[in-house]
Amino acid sequence: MIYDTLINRIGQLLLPAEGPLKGEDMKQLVVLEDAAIAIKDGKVAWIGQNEKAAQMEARQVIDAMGRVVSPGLVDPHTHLVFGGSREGELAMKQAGVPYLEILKQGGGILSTVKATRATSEEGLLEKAKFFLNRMASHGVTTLEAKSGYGLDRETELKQLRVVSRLKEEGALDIVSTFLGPHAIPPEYKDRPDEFLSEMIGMLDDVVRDDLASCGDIFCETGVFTVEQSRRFMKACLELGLGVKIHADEIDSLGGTELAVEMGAISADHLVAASEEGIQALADSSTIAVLLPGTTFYLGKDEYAKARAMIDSGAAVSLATDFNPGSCVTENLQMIMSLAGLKLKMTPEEIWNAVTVNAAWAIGKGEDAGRLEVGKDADLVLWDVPNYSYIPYHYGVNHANLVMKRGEKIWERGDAHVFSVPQS
Ligand SMILES: N=CN[C@@H](CCC(=O)O)C(=O)O
Ligand SMILES: [Zn+2]
Repeated sequence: MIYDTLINRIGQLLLPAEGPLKGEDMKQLVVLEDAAIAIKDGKVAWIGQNEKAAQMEARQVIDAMGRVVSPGLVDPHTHLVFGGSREGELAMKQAGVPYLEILKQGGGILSTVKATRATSEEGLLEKAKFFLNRMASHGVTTLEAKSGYGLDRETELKQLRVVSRLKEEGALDIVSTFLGPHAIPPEYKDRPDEFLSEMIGMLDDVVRDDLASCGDIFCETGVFTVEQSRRFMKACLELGLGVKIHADEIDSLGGTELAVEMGAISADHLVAASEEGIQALADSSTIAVLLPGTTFYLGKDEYAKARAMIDSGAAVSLATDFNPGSCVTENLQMIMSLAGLKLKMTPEEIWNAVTVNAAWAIGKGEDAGRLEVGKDADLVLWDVPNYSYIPYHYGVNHANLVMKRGEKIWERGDAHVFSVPQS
């Protein structure tokens, strides 16, 4: 057989196990040293020791020169599509005005809502493509994208259509989530239940036009209560949508417990999750999506209790939460560093959290986040000597080459100039 691509002389080939990986299992990361991988028709066709690859024929041979190869990263929580930006809020943040107070004053999410309503579908599409390209350049090959900056039928649908168009273009795999109940818009101030009814009323259209596979809600003080969140999630489930929830980000309201009760695919944020909530997660199939970049960016000292979650048996994943207000980065590698430093996760747990578990957190566990013969050849060649190096050396882009279904979608221009740092 003549392969399309052979990547040889791989120092470490990361092969996360079948997931979702819970608790102790998150510590296991299969690493094949001195490895090679062959690709045919966009799929992984062979994985093995480098010496066995010597006789193999391929149209293109990539010499990894001892570098690390991993599955393409999966970012399971992003707010990819939005208008405007919020750098103007920095002074308020510096003055210590809390996130929920900025929202209460009509800023924060609501300022992005204004900008998103005012931006055309084409404008949103172009902007999202720019961010998407930057995500890919940092090693992401699959992601989730939420709506939630429309808070009215027209703009929510506009956001969802943008995601559909990005999906059709097919550069990256995107899972679309409807986050209509992300905040209460000014026109429904003090009438959250009526607004929620309006968003629930949109679900038929979302499902009919296949615009999203999950529904999501921001369950938080001053936004939606646990009871309102339950009502929304039930409506989603009745129509066959999966459910996710922004839960216990700032106050411990019981959103984590609700996620488990509703069989949510993921519960996200969880900084203030209670002990009971953490135990419930551990006993469930709901994946915890932790967003340490948000805690960092909001200037908080208390991070989600990843150790308690993993040690009690939960499945944990990591995401950027890329959005214009509470975490403005497309760089999932930076989040891997924060997970090491602030969440006290081990390198093995971190890699499992941004690959196999992240894929399960968006319903893509069968397709993404792993390298296995027959699966899509979504992979990253990293300019690092070992896999622990990425969480360690923070704030830069370590990707050398990113492949989606066997095609190069991003390559570092100066790759030939520098040699790999040796540890
Ligand atoms: N917390 C709620 N929603 C987003 C932030 C959105 C924004 O501030 O624009 C989040 O997940 O962090
Ligand atoms: Zn979010």
